Amino acid sequence: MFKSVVYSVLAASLVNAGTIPLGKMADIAKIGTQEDIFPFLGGAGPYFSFPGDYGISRDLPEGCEMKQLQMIGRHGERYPTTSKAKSISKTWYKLSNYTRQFNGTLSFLNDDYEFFIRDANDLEMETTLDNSVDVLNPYTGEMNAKRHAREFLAQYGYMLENKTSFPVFASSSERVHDTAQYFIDGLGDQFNISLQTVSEDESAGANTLSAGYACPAWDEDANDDILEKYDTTYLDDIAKRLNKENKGLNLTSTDANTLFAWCAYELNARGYSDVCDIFTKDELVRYSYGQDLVSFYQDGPGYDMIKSVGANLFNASLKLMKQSEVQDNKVWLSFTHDTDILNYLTTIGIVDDKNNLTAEYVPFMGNTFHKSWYIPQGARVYTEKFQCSNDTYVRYVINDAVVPLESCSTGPGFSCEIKDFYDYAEKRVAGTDFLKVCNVSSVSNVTELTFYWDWNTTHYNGTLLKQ
Ligand SMILES: Cc1ncc(C[n+]2csc(CCOP(=O)(O)OP(=O)(O)O)c2C)c(N)n1
Repeated sequence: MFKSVVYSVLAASLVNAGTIPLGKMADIAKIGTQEDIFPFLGGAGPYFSFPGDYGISRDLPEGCEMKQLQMIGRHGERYPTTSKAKSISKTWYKLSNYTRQFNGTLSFLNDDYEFFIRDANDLEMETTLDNSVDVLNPYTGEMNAKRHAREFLAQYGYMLENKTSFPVFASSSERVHDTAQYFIDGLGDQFNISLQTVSEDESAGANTLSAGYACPAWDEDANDDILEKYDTTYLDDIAKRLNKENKGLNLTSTDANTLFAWCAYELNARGYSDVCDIFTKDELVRYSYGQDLVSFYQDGPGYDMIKSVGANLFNASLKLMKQSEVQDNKVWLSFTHDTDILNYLTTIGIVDDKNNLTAEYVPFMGNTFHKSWYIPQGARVYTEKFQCSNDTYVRYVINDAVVPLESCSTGPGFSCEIKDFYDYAEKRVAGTDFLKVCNVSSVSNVTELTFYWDWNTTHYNGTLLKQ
């Protein structure tokens, strides 16, 4: 199985590059051996299916008919952002200027290590077969989106049988747009798809897939008093260990923190990373929980304004759902950023908002919020609306797993009966006010999300941004 993946990646890159790519044999042995750590990288590393799968079948329950399908996806595996690349390069600069032999887990640097960021033009962008450091990289954003498209066809292809022309929506970040295009390419040329690029500039206001960018009132530091309580001595320990093994090396705890991001993005770009082997399993758990905390208190249930931010998209989702009988289009596919998806899941209430995460220690009992489980690279959240006899139901599928709503799951396949769902949803959005809470009017006078309804006449063609 693994060999065939490797060979098909190799064959494809031969076709694309037009030259014979040269890989080292050692790479074949390393690729595929680090998948256990993907869940500990805060969603920066390659895609993996939701580990909290309850075992509920993804199949449409017996005797039911799918009425509408919505999908909100994150772009796929990518290179670091410009700002993250700056910190990684700083740490690389220290390591590359070290003149002695490396010892311990840094020994791999003695063997002609090639830094994984080779071209500044790759920053912020998807990893692809062409721009991968190793020709055998199985974790490119490009292939992830294409594979997702094939899986989508296998699971829901019947929804498109009589409807080969439809729109796909992407926010105007270049990596998001590129992911949508790879997904479209993966569907194959029997479809006539119109890619709608919806501006994520703040001036788009409410008419956006990325409400976060139209939310000037959002404050990254709002919950810093909680976040700074998290014990980060594990980072000092990593730096001390590496400095002790390598006399004269002056890595700091900031470098140690950066190495986790290095590990994640190198996996996306190369297919494996020797940097990932620097950490003990306990350190990975501590880092991972640190990422969960930041995410929970900046873009999840721990920040009271987030329910309002996510309501912009959730209200649109509800409106589409209520129109399923009259809408010609039955499948709504959209791509955006991780934070936007988490905002949306927070409003839905499918991530736990009863237990605020503690920064005092790493909790285990009852802790279900793991950032990487919800929003890894290539994350995908499906909303299924289906009818069984005379009743209609809704359920969510997150990263390949059916995830029931805690208080509404008595329908077939642990779905929520539609009237109960609408009551539930009404309570979730009660009191939310995206425009007011975010102070949208200070950056835009657009007060409504309309692209799902006016795409055919407006044709969205937002300028692509590297953000
Ligand atoms: C509610 C909210 N408003 C504004 C921001 C600011 N902000 C930081 S990153 C980002 C977009 C996502 O970027 P990135 O973390 O690079 O995610 P990716 O593209 O990898 O999914 C936004 C809108 C935010 N995180 N949350």
